[in-house]
Amino acid sequence: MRDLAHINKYLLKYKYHLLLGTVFIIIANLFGVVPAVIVRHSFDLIQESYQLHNLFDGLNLQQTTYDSFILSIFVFAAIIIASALLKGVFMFFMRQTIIVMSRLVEFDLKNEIYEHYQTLPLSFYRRNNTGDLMNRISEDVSKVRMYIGPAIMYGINLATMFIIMIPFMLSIDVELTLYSLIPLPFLSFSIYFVNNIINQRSEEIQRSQSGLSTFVQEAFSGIRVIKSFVREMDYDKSFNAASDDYKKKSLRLAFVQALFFPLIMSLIGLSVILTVYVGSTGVLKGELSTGNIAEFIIYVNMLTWPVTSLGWITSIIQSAAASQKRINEFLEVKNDIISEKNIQKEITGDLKFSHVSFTYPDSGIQALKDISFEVSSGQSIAIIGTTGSGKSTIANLICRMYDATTGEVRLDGISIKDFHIPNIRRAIGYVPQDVFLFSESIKANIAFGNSQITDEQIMEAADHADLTENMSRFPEGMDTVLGERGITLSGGQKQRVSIARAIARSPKILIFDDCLSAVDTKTENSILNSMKRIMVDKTTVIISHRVSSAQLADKIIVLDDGMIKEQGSHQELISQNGIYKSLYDKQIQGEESVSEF
Ligand SMILES: Nc1ncnc2c1ncn2[C@@H]1O[C@H](COP(=O)(O)OP(=O)(O)OP(=O)(O)O)[C@@H](O)[C@H]1O
Repeated sequence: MRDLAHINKYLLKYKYHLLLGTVFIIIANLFGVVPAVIVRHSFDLIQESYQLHNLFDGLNLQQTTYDSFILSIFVFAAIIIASALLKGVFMFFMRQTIIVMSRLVEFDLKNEIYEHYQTLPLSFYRRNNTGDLMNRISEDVSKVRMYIGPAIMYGINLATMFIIMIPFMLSIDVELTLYSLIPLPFLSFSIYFVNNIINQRSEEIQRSQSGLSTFVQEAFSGIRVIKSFVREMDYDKSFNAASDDYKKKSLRLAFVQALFFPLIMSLIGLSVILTVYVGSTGVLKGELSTGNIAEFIIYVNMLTWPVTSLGWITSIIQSAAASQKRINEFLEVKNDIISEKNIQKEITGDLKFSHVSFTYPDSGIQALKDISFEVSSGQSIAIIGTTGSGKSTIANLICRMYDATTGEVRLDGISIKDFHIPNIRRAIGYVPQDVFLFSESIKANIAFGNSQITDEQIMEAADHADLTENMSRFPEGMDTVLGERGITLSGGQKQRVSIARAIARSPKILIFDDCLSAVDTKTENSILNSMKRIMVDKTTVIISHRVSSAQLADKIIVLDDGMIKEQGSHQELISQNGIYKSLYDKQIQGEESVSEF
């Protein structure tokens, strides 16, 4: 329950919805009591009129009593219909205030979680899987909404109904009230018990369902691998097994759900029998009228749903509290990548690493060891090295996705930690190693980082990324939609769209993280050469495995196991006759032998 305190601020925000809703519930319940009283009067009237009718047998008065009886019955019927209609109207208002409030809170809570997710550092996303992030913002928020909406609504309904009806019933007959209410606590407890089983089984089904979805999603994403390794039949069997598990769990749930209504009906039936039995003894003793029995049966029926809902409300609150606990766990995660000074200024692009070491917090892997280098604005630097040598980690530190464990990264002579973070990231055009494009048009993808961009600038960026010729072959040119809803680009084409996207925002620092690996050396050189013009006043960091990319840079760093092994210009490194030189010999010779084919 303590976890649900987080929601109180929203209840306060929508206090008028809550207050109005409560008023509507009270009014609706008052209109609910009226028909019961009228039914009692009708029953009593029938009995009295019957006696009078017999008494005035053969007299003119008999017709007069009959007429006034018919008139009264009409009036009673009209009152019952009017009360039912008014009750319905106020119940509509009740749902329009409280259920609407729950939807508004759901909207706010989802936004709060999403905004918080956006502030969290990359390390958070490494630690938690996407399914978990999605579940907390969808499933868990829905469960919390059930608490704000139905649980609060039926809770208030239950309380007002008891406050209105019990004194009313007690004023008529204490004994009859007690007997007719005896089965209700059992009803409430049984519902709570059955509902808990239903919840447990529903959760099992949900788990099974999400396992099934993950399986299917992976099977479709990896369909090329599955088909080429002829594993369709094995996947078929695994799907069958997962699907069978889902079916069995659903049947187990259906069994308990089938018990739900018979259980409610039998306990209501018991209440009615007790009311009729105790009521009739009262009638025989002359303490009660038959109208009272009819009235009490209506009260018992009216109380049944709220009492039933008590069990339901309890289990809704329990699962909402568990969901809110999970949501709070994420909301309490603080972003440790923050800036205290929040300096905002135009960045020119002088970049300096001073004795930077970095260990990934989640894996404990030391990716960088005592890295120092410097690049001035307008210069380019290439970082070359073996797999896992720490190249992308350098890019991560420049974008301030992580902070250096020791040492310092400086931009324009100021510690990167002192800059307003969006200020740094807006100055960077980052082309990541794993290309990610949105399922939108090529144009929208290129314009992604620059909302002010013109069509000419988009075309220019596409041109620099050597994409124009390819694009003219796409069905709708720049407006061709990519991804699931559109065409699939080749690896090299994707990389070039990603490059165009980075260039299009006219950044001060360009980072190419191994982003030309899927294009041939000729296209790679043509892209790098055509970009020389735009690289003039920018700092460019080229991360690559290939000497062919690195040799174009003003400075080259050779990384191995997180350490700088060699540093200098292409010519200097060639003359050093070290790792770079041997890499150069191997790769250039390799290319020559390939070009002979
Ligand atoms: N997010 C992460 N969490 C934990 N460890 C990581 C993470 N990213 C990289 N590492 C580890 O840090 C080391 C350096 O990785 P990095 O990605 O910087 O290498 P790289 O030189 O870019 O490699 P490649 O050329 O294969 O892309 C590797 O040992 C890797 O396993």
